[in-house]
Amino acid sequence: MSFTPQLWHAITPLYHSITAHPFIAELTQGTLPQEKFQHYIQQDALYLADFARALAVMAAKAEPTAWVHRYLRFAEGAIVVEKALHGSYFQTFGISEEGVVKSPACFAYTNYLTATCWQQSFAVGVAALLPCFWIYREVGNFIWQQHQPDNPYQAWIDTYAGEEFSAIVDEAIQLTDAVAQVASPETRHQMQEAFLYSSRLEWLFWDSAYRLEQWPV
Ligand SMILES: Cc1ncc(C[n+]2csc(CCO)c2C)c(N)n1
Repeated sequence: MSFTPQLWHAITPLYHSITAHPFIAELTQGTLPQEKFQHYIQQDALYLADFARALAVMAAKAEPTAWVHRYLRFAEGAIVVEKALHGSYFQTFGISEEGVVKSPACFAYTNYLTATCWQQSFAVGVAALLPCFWIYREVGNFIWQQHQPDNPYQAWIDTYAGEEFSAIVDEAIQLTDAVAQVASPETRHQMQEAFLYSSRLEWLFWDSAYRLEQWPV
């Protein structure tokens, strides 16, 4: 069995916790309160800025050059595609970025990715970044299959359920398998750990938006 199916197998219960989460259930129905979606979008804008930088760090570390190009394209995709989506949502829902600081969950996730991509090996960074791609595709498809008419969040759903995004996710998965194939057992273990931590943080990110999470102190 190649490596990435094992990764997905390990997070299957966690993935089901995500699809069963009220944030995703209500997003699917189009009944998610606007303030919760606003919280999510504001935090995601902050997340994406750091995520793009983490991808750029990976581009700098990548070998061979073809992989430098891939990570640069991922980074560019994170900036261009996501900014466009956020741009439209910021307008549609009258959201402002002013005075917004990272929530505890966003802070934890962005710092985890930044530290991992800078400090750990390329292979471990690859695994830490993979849930951001893979979980979003699966969640996007999951929601899309239960299509509800007049969902105010349809543009968000379409972005992650589209074929274009799916092709990017396939690239990220294939690259992870290629890296794992030549990695030591110790590195593969670290990759599994990193994939699991990021997956937990994906759950936490949605949960924090649902709770309108703020710093308690
Ligand atoms: C918390 C959080 N995690 C993952 C994504 C998904 N995502 C963001 S950028 C990118 C790659 C290129 O578009 C992907 C898959 C998100 N938006 N927010």
